[in-house]
Amino acid sequence: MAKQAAIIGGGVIGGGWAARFLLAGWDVAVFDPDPEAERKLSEVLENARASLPALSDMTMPKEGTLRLVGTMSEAVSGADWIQESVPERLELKRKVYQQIQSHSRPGTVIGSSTSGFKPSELKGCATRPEEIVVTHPFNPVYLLPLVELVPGETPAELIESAKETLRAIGMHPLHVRKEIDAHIADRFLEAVWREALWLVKDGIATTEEIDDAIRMGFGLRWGQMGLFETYRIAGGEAGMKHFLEQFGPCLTWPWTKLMDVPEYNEELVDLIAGQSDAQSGQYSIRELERIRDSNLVGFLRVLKDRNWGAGKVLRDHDDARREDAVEEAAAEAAPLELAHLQVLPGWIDYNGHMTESRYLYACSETTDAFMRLIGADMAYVEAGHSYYSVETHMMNMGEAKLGDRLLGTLQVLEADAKKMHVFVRILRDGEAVATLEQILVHVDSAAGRACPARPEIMDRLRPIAEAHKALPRPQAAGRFTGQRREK
Ligand SMILES: NC(=O)C1=CN([C@@H]2O[C@H](COP(=O)(O)OP(=O)(O)OC[C@H]3O[C@@H](n4cnc5c(N)ncnc54)[C@H](O)[C@@H]3O)[C@@H](O)[C@H]2O)C=CC1
Ligand SMILES: C[N+](C)(C)CC(=O)CC(=O)[O-]
Repeated sequence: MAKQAAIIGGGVIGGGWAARFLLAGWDVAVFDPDPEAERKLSEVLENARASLPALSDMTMPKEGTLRLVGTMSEAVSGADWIQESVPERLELKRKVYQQIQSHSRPGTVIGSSTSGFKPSELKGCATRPEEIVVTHPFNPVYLLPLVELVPGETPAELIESAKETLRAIGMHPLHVRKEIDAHIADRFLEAVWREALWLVKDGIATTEEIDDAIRMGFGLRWGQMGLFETYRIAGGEAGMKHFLEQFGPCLTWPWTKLMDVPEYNEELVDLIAGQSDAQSGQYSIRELERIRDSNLVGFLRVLKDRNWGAGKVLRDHDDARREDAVEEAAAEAAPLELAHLQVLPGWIDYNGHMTESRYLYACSETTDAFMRLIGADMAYVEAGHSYYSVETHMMNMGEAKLGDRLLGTLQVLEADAKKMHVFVRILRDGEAVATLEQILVHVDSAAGRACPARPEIMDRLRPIAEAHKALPRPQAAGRFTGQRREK
């Protein structure tokens, strides 16, 4: 039976959590008194469905079911994880925990999304304070892996089980060992935010100039190496020591105003909101979310290819899910949904649609994802084995256009220890824009000749190939070039 998550407060962050759990296969109950909650949740979920699967090279788990419930007790009774994401007001959060704990199963973790409160503040007069931990995520929760885990009076086993749950839904729990206002990451965000408010208030820079200062430069560095690793390199060959010697003293120069906060008043709000409207008002918030999400997917995919930073979290998650994904794939006779792509500007040719090589690329991404699913991944390749394609027949049936979202599915036609015969469909809204029939041979790459796949690969490939025998053979399989097309 699927695990159950209760989400209390289904706004920006609660909606993101709901999507994260649902797409990881959990059943989710959301309690939120907002009459608009259902619409808002469905919009967040739509964004998540369009982006998160693109980070996975395994088949995704079967999506859980979503229930919007009318009472707190319906949401939390029977829940295996409770995530509180109500507005950042201490009294409200404390009241909510009392309500939760009068209906929840003892021993269930109650994660709070709070950006700044400490567990010792949150517990108030909770009946079971040890269950309350901070699990502070980052927006969009369904794409960014970081979650700051700040335990309160929580026993070690409950902390470990909380970490296990967070990893199972694809997140990276950062254990904050000592509680502190605003945890670790929000302290940085607040510091940068304060400096930015000063720069706008003092008329030094606009919101757009500040965003450019981040996104054209150090923001890109931070996203892949963080602060210390980046500055270690900036110290040249002498590394961090030289960097500190050179730039340490400047901390006492007037390079920062961090201890000083600009007065929060209507004038400041109007100044910043006005500049932000001028900068980005041509987009709706939903449009901005989609732009943000597809940029993040692009970054994260690159980091995943390099097995670096947040990309390593994605790889580890795939590895941890491999056996379940193979089992799920073998349990159902259906083509495997393996690659999620979006047609990018550089993929468009002089005919105004996706260029020929990108159709093949989309198919290769699908077969590569299948290889990773059965364990023929980079480690396997580095150990001297791989699959090489020896015959390929591709058909083009539709014109993929800029921005189209494509899904690559794969059906195994035949497989034995030395070769696989597969059929790939590239779908847009369920209709094939291209198909590919391919034979791949298992090789000993050093010797440069075919050889049987290792037993652990066959243990995964065989049950999937067996399940796919029940699928109808695609009409296009076995076609010769130029053969008349059936209507
Ligand atoms: N927005 C952000 O960037 C981030 C926010 N957070 C934290 O997440 C929490 C929620 O923030 P947002 O989602 O941004 O706020 P939000 O205003 O978008 O959502 C809060 C939701 O809680 C609902 N709510 C109010 N009272 C409730 C109750 N008694 N029971 C159930 N639901 C109730 C509201 O109807 C609303 O839908 C806060 O603690 C915030 O600090 C954490 C990370 C990032
Ligand atoms: C501004 N904020 C404090 C609500 C930010 C966060 O809590 C994390 C984020 O997603 O930036």
